[in-house]
Amino acid sequence: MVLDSLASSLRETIRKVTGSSYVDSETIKEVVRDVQRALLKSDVNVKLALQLTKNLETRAKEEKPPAGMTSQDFLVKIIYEELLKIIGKDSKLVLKPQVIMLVGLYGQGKTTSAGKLAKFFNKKGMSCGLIAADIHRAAAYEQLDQIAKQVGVPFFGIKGEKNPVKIVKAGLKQLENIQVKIIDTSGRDALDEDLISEIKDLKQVASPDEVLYVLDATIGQQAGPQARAIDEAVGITGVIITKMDGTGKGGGALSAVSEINSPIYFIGTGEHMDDLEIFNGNKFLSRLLGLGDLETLMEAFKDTNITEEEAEESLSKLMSGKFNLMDMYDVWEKFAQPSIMRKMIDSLPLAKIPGGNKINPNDIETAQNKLSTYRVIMDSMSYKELENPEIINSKRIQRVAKGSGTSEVQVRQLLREYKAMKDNLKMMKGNRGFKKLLKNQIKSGNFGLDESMFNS
Ligand SMILES: Nc1nc2c(ncn2[C@@H]2O[C@H](COP(=O)(O)OP(=O)(O)OP(=O)(O)O)[C@@H](O)[C@H]2O)c(=O)[nH]1
Repeated sequence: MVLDSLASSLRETIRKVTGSSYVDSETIKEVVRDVQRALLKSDVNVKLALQLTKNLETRAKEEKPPAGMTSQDFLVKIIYEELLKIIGKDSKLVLKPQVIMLVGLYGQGKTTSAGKLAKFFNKKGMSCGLIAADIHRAAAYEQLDQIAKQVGVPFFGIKGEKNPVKIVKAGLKQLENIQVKIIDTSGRDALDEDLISEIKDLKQVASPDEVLYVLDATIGQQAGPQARAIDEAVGITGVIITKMDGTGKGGGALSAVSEINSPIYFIGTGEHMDDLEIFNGNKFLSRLLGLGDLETLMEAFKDTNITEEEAEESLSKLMSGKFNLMDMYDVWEKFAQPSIMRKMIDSLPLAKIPGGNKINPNDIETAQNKLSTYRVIMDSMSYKELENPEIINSKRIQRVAKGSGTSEVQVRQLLREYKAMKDNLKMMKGNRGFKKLLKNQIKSGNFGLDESMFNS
């Protein structure tokens, strides 16, 4: 996937920080150097990389961790927050009748993304139509017509017409009863004045609600100035980063997005019409840093006005069994404090507590001890093992037990409980009642524990 090299370098840095016994100026210097190297290696532009690491260094030196947070975790939090700034703020396309104009360089994926967007709106129950205003590339008309048929939406174009303004004017008229009209414009090299003036004219005639810049994730450094040129010409309101399933470094695309300071609405993850994902910066970055989706889930669900849809989307991800030991670690981390545990047990109909509904203090004590042992064990596991527990064989169990000063029995017990939790969630997938219950708990910021937590 794109940004893989950035991900692995940053995970290594985070691992170093969480594994260090204290944070001093040396640690900070090393982290800043690591992050800077990782960003530059993945093609993030120098100015942006230096700005980010300067902020990181200043904050790490001047800010104090909040009560209850270790300096290591606080440093990871600062790294996360500074990276989130270049990933960009979250924003969503509003589901309302609108005109969307797609702009971007040659071959970035505009036409394909036009089809993906049409399918996205269709799935939301909105009528959508495509207008072929790309008069430069041979067969662009046929390609968009083909895509419109594939997605099942109306298409408008004028074969052989060389004036895109005429096409757009007629197209908007023809599709006036369609809620969402998407205009696919010609690919362009931003520094080409004629083409810039063409999209200015198109914007004039279409007065689009959204001008989306379509950008190939594998594009290099030249992306920044070109994105800026288009933004200055027509004002970009959002970005679609395509080909995130590719193998490029990805830093050039991130630099371009940061340069025009526009939100990323979607990412393209393949050539098919379904390969379009709503972009969520927190989730994207958490996954990139291997902090697990669950971490994002908990962050996101603290905000109670999470829509049904988002809860549903995250829930099915969770119940598809795609969460790993890291996610489980996050859950346990989050709920390890007795106060939170007490609150959750009192409010959670889900946890079948041994001995009926009441819970006595030493049960919490037991759970507490178990969690701290598990934390120690997991801290001795490699990222790869946390991410794919399935690779943990007896040799690794031996090493982890030894490294964590625990026994192989305890390591095996942890792996058994992880598997049970994963199977439970997967097994309950079809159970609507459980799903509804869990979704409500997630939305209210609680997350179901199972009884194994409370067995000694
Ligand atoms: N792997 C992958 N391929 C993509 C994605 N989006 C688009 N493509 C492919 O990229 C190529 C170019 O896509 P187009 O949609 O034709 O690009 P365009 O921006 O319309 O090109 P111009 O009209 O020349 O400006 C096609 O082969 C697409 O299938 C994506 O998210 N992932």
